[in-house]
Amino acid sequence: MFLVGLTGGIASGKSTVVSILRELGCAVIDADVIARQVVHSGTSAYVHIVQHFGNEILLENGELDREKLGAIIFNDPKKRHLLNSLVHPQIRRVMLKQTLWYFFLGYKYVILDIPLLFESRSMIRYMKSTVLVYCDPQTQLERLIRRNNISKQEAQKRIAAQLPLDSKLPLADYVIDNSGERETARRQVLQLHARLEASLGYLPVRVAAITVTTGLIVFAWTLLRRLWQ
Ligand SMILES: Nc1ncnc2c1ncn2[C@@H]1O[C@H](COP(=O)(O)OP(=O)(O)OP(=O)(O)O)[C@@H](O)[C@H]1O
Repeated sequence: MFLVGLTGGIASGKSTVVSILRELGCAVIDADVIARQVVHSGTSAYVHIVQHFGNEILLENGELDREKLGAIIFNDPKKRHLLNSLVHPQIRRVMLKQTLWYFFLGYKYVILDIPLLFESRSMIRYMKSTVLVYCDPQTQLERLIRRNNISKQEAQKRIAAQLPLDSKLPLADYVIDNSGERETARRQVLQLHARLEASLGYLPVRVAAITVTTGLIVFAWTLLRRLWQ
């Protein structure tokens, strides 16, 4: 098995690309979904966040007010670092569990959808390859305004909080240019899928797993025979 990191920018089209990859039968793990799950009320990350940030970051129903928390950490690097240190280990743990599950199901590769893969950098070393879902800055701005129904200024602020998509281009192994029609993006995804399917990158881990499993079975068998004799 090998890991493929899929990333992009806000409203660049990651979800659109992921839904095509899922249609094609790919295993995809969504870091954003996990990030929401691990801070549900009652989880250990939730308890620690409330301890550090206080009850004022809670909604009436007891869940975290993500907007409020986002606004707090946006201008305060120390608090952002603290929040990341509480949440990231939990996200990585769930991602590892899901990856192992797909491995046991026999998938050759798993796609990890990580919006800030190039910003946080901590996960890049685990990826065999990276995919950037790109779209040109003007299109990105227009799509964000339309999808979120926000002002141009607000959209520009949100885009500016991430690395510009152009600066991520040289960092990626594959680029899906989603600046045009959906159909054009779809064709590129089909090409990417064909290349991933043809890759033999999954073999080293699979051979290692088979070798270890065979070794354990032989060891257990030898041990049992000795005990019976
Ligand atoms: N090729 C396209 N043509 C027209 N609209 C598109 C295209 N691709 C995506 N969109 C639209 O642009 C918006 C952003 O796309 P999408 O939600 O896939 O981006 P994203 O990268 O997952 O965003 P985020 O990370 O902010 O959630 C959506 O409203 C989507 O329907």
